[in-house]
Amino acid sequence: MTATRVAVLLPYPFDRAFDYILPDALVTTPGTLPQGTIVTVPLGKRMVPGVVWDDPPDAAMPDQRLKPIAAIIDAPTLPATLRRFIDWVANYTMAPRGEVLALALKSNLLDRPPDRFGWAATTPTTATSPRRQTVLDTLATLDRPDTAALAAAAGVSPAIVRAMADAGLLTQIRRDPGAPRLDPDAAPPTFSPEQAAAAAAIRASIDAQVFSVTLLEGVTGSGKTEIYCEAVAQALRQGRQALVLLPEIALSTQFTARLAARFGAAPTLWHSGLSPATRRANWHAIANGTAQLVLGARSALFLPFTDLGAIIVDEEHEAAYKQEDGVIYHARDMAVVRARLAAAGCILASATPSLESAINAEAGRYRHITLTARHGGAAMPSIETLDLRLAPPPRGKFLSPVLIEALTATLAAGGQSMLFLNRRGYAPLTLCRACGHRVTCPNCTAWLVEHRARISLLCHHCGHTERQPTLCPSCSAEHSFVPIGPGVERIAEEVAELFPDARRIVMASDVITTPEQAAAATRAIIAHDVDIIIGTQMIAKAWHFPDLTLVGVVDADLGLGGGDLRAGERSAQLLHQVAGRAGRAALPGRVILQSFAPDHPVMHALCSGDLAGFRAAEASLREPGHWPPFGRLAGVIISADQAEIADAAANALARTAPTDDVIVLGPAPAPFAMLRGRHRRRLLLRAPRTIALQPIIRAWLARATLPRAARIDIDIDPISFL
Ligand SMILES: Nc1ncnc2c1ncn2[C@@H]1O[C@H](COP(=O)(O)OP(=O)(O)OP(=O)(O)O)[C@@H](O)[C@H]1O
Ligand SMILES: [Zn+2]
Repeated sequence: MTATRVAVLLPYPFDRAFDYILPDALVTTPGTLPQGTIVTVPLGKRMVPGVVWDDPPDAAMPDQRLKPIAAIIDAPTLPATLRRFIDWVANYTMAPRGEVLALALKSNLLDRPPDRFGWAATTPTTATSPRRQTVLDTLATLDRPDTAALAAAAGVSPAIVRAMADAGLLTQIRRDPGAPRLDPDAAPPTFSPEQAAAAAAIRASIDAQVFSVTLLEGVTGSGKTEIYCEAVAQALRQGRQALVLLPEIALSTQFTARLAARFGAAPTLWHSGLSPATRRANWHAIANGTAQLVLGARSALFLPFTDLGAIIVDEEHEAAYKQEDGVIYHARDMAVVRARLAAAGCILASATPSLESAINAEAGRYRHITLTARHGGAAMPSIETLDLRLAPPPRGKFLSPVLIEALTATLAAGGQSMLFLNRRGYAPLTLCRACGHRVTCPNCTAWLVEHRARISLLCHHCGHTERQPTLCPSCSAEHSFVPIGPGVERIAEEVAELFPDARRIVMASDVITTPEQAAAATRAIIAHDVDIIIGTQMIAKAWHFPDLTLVGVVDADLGLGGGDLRAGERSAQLLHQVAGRAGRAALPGRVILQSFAPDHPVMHALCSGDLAGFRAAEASLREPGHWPPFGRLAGVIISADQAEIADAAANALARTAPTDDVIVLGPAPAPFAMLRGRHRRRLLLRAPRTIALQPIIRAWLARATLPRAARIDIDIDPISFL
């Protein structure tokens, strides 16, 4: 008799699944183990987790060379839709499949959450074998035991318990009372006619139970959240699960509260800030289908949903959806793929859709729903540029007299104001007054940023920190360093000098680091315990602060520099979102953009509100040269500890670069020529939309001989060019 082989994919950077022998003793029916089963297998001298995969076994490998599976882990199987998704993401991003599996399977998830789930008998309870009858009799004397406890008490192997569950004799129930079920009709809002039409269209897209993508485009404050909740409700009515993705976990507390109010119970959370025990419990609840609605960050795409009916990507234009380390993927694009594989509806929501999604909607590939009015008759804010050349701030200050006057008036009227500057810390650059020496990071191509609160200089890329030098290392002048330019801390200082009695809060990712801190800040703002909010992009999106009427953008030109293909688009999106925080309730909003370039097309688009026109202009710039979204782009990043090795490898690759159908740019120093101590070079490949770059890159890299010390990272659809 031949041994049964199973292919097992391991959560490590291997692309292929390895074959193992399935010992008969592990299973009730010899020779069968369902795909998706999580197992423990030997790898070298270690025992590691793995997942039974769908690959055919490797016929060339003799049985004697294979090792046996060590154990079957008592955990849910990974569903086929998730396995296909992992294969797809790996193939598209060119990451090894095991590395993608690692996003779905962290080993600390695999212990069963203690005390939360246990077995109960189903009715009628008729067993088909004496052993099974023993299990049922034993179960009658126990209170919802877990698998190990039940098997031990009945004197059978855990496999029997699992087989009985497969046969429908046992069912898993919560040991604690558990979260209440969500009610799709707990508290539906009363819709305006425009909203009602959008809601009906959204419900229909989910009701069909087939794959579709809908772009939900609505002005800020138009009720997009309320509308996409209808998609969630429809999935719940069908007994399917729903996933809402947010670009930033700081928002999760506010959205948890909103979703809980709408559905009568809180959603299940998924983000990096959860405790290991909560993560484990939530993962199991998602895998066994008791979690109906998940609110999460991009990694939630890799959860083992049993039946996903709706995926919502809120603020779909956000660059934060791009994962830039490890497996490099764009969560918005992968959400569409996940929905296709699950036959689910995908909703992309934004007030400022990405050019990618807008073009897809225009071409009819996506459905398009628009909301043109703010809820409750609130007017759109008035937006004006303030020409800093005509009304400059005092020397060494950053708020112009016009903005100061507006702040004074808002304070006097009892209103709330927000000052936006997309820069953390006190000053972005520290310079020696005597010789002009700049303090740079030893590991990165970057200036150190002064953080006055921490009395230190900090690298925003690698975290390197050092004290401000008292002697200039270049000219030895004493106490000669001066801060150049503002960060939010410096603006907060200026506000404190101007308005000593105003209550201030600074919101930036290094000050507000947890969802709880964000929630506390939000509560204080909504309770109007704060007069002036000073913040980075953290305050730009999705917040709903009813009393906020004035928004001042300290440096509207900040995002326009640099060679980034999407600099204009992104700047317009960000500033429009910031502006959208103003005047969302009864009182009208006013937005002031401080700029040295008030004639720039981005400023015109913002002031006129004609974002569609701006998008059309962007599209006409990108289309002729096949730039995204009209063509495909991939970055090949070569890095090494030594600059010479990085250069040699980059030049060697460039010499053998593909030519047909593809334009290769570079090698050039990568966005950060040196990052965390590694020297980086980049080649950029561009091709028309009809050409897939992955096979071309695969063949090219297979041909190349590169120094061992060089490392290659591939970034398909790169979005970071700075
Ligand atoms: N039909 C409605 N009935 C009651 N309240 C509503 C309704 N529609 C919207 N709202 C409320 O109006 C406010 C703005 O709505 P919401 O936050 O959904 O807008 P949005 O389009 O997502 O905004 P943004 O793009 O700025 O994040 C919220 O407080 C929301 O609860
Ligand atoms: Zn650094």
